[in-house]
Amino acid sequence: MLQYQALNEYRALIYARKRRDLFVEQSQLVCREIGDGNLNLVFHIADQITGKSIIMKQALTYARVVGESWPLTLDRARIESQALLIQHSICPGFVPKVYHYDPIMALTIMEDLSSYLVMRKGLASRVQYPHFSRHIGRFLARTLFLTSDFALPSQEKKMRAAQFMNPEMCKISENLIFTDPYFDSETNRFNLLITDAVIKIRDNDQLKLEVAKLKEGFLTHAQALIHGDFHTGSIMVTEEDTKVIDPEFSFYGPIGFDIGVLVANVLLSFASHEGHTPDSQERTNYQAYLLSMIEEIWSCFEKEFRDLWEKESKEQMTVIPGYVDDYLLQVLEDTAGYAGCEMMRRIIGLAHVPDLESVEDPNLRAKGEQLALSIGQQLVLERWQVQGINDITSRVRQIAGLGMNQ
Ligand SMILES: Nc1ncnc2c1ncn2[C@@H]1O[C@H](COP(=O)(O)OP(=O)(O)O)[C@@H](O)[C@H]1O
Ligand SMILES: CSC[C@H]1O[C@H](OP(=O)(O)O)[C@H](O)[C@@H]1O
Repeated sequence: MLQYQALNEYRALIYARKRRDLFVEQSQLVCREIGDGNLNLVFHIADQITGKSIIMKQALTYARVVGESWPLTLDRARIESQALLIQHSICPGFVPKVYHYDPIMALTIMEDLSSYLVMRKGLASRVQYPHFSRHIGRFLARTLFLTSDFALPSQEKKMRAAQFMNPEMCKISENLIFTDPYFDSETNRFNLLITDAVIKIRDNDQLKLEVAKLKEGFLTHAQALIHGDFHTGSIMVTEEDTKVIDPEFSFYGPIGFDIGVLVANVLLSFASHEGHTPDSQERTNYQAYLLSMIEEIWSCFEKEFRDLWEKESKEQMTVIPGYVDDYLLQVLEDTAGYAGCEMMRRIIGLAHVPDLESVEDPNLRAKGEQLALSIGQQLVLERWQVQGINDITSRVRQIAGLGMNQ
């Protein structure tokens, strides 16, 4: 193709058929559009004869969730395919393999993970994933440490930061996560039953001051190549395996943002079970599991990060006693703060999460949403007091009214 053209199922199939490296001439291809995200088209294409299948993801010139009135850069497809390649080289097996990237069509052809489940859905069905925390802690530590100034020569890191300047996508996060929810913005929407809580948040100058500081960190703190949208819809899982998808928001940003967004989305699932799981024993058991998952993600991340710091650092100053402890404490504070911001924006901003949206009874949904807002505010306001991950999970237990042994 010489010119960008948005695909439909038929055109995607024709495009795939021409790729002789993927399919032979006799292939009998079938194509389905399976995208469920806010931004892009995702086609599943399979050869009915061999069973071979691929995913073709194409960026639209606008945000799918809003329509053509919200134009959006096609460069996000480049960012996504290049980030996937880097993540694959640093942490092989944790992202789908990239088979082909077409800059004109803004599309990436990648490994089909249809045998995996989007993590968010698994958590909604109260599935437990025995290896998930270890996998994702490792992925976070490796992708974040090995793209940072600790592992790359400073000039190379700056070149990478330039390669991953992602101003339009960052602007979306700046607005949707750190700004709009705190004003009467027309992009906001929320359950009318929580209006009082939303007004209190908008009137809380102390909270908004802390959000403003976190926003500044997001704007300026180019610590590592972060995924940039690391929620449970960007992770696909089986009981045995874990894959990370959709890094189109990648840029050089604060490490705690990725960890915080993940923690927030696990906590949004936690809150959603107020509506989804009426049996209180079943609910508290699963909520306890989710909190232990957060603790394990952090401890696996921390262990791996310390290990890389000791063995892979190229920065002379990392030998200074106490530096790594100080650094990780600051990442943990950021994690708490960014988790809080992500939780609040998913309740009162533009982009909600299916975890809570699928609670049909608005009163029950409001219960989960109020809980998420309370946790979110406390995480932002109290992040300075956090010394270890257990300080976060015990605070959540307290807010949710769970006993310490739950
Ligand atoms: N490599 C893949 N294999 C299988 N399904 C995928 C793959 N990538 C995406 N999907 C499916 O498409 C959906 C949307 O993909 P995603 O990358 O999150 O799109 P968006 O950028 O629009 O959010 C995912 O929730 C998942 O169901
Ligand atoms: C108009 S973009 C809203 C929202 O969508 C993105 O998520 P995803 O691509 O996973 O659907 C991102 O979280 C943005 O903030």
